[in-house]
Amino acid sequence: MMKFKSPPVNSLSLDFLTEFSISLEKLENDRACRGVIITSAIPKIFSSGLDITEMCGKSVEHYAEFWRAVQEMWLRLYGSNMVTVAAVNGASPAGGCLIALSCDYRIMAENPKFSIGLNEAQLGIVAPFWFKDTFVNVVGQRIAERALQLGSLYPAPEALKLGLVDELVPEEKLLEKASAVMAQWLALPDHARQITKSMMRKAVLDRLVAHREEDIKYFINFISKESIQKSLRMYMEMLKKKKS
Ligand SMILES: CCCCC/C=C\C/C=C\C/C=C/C(=O)SCCNC(=O)CCNC(=O)[C@H](O)C(C)(C)COP(=O)(O)OP(=O)(O)OC[C@H]1O[C@@H](n2cnc3c(N)ncnc32)[C@H](O)[C@@H]1OP(=O)(O)O
Repeated sequence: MMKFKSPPVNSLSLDFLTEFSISLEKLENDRACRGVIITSAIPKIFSSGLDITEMCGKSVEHYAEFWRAVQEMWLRLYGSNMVTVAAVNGASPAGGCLIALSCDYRIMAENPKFSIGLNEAQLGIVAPFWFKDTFVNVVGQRIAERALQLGSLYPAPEALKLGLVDELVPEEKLLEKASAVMAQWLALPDHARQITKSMMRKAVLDRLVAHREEDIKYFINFISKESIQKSLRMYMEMLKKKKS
């Protein structure tokens, strides 16, 4: 089990992403480890998504390093040979949602206050093509088109209806259920499951691998625009004001 613990809200900073990728690599190379449950140690928060401060007012070199780390994390998780189960025990916007979507199975706590989705459009930014591809592979084109254009965050019951998560359980039963699902998936021979998983995900993974440098350039160009920087600053101010 991997438990995110980066207070206050498990934002995906460069350090967090690097550590996450290294942990995934270690587990992947450990022949005794056939599956991983991903959850959070922070109450009410699975992950608040990419750390916005990493995308504000930094150098081009920093943006490149950060984006490479985001790509690396996704390539490792989406392309993992292990069985991956997300036990979503709190809010899961944007990059948090991407992590859940990249797993093989998603179980969410049945709390309508917890929401999940790719809300980038609400921040004035655009979900990259591989976030979009991952989303489409889970919910299909029509639901993805609407959800991404509106930047919708769905409360747990709605997320279940759309197929964004596979099931809801009472929060106290989340890890028990995740373990049961893991046992069910691990009961199959690894090689058949792994080849099937790879077949289903290969095209989407290959697309990023083939365009990785181009994608970094797009990101830098996009995020460096003054209009985008302004949107992100306003969004951060809004988050801070919400408290007072
Ligand atoms: C065409 C070419 C396209 C190329 C691609 C280009 C660009 C795309 C780039 C990126 C894609 C982006 C992906 C993302 O993941 S962006 C992040 C989106 N995340 C969010 O919108 C979530 C924002 N946060 C919240 O909604 C809430 O914080 C919460 C998670 C619901 C928790 O609420 P709670 O009330 O419990 O906490 P606070 O809101 O008080 O937050 C505490 C503290 O944390 C700070 N914070 C929250 N989220 C983030 C974040 N994502 N990054 C950095 N910091 C965050 C918040 O400001 C508070 O700080 P404070 O100092 O006030 O304590």
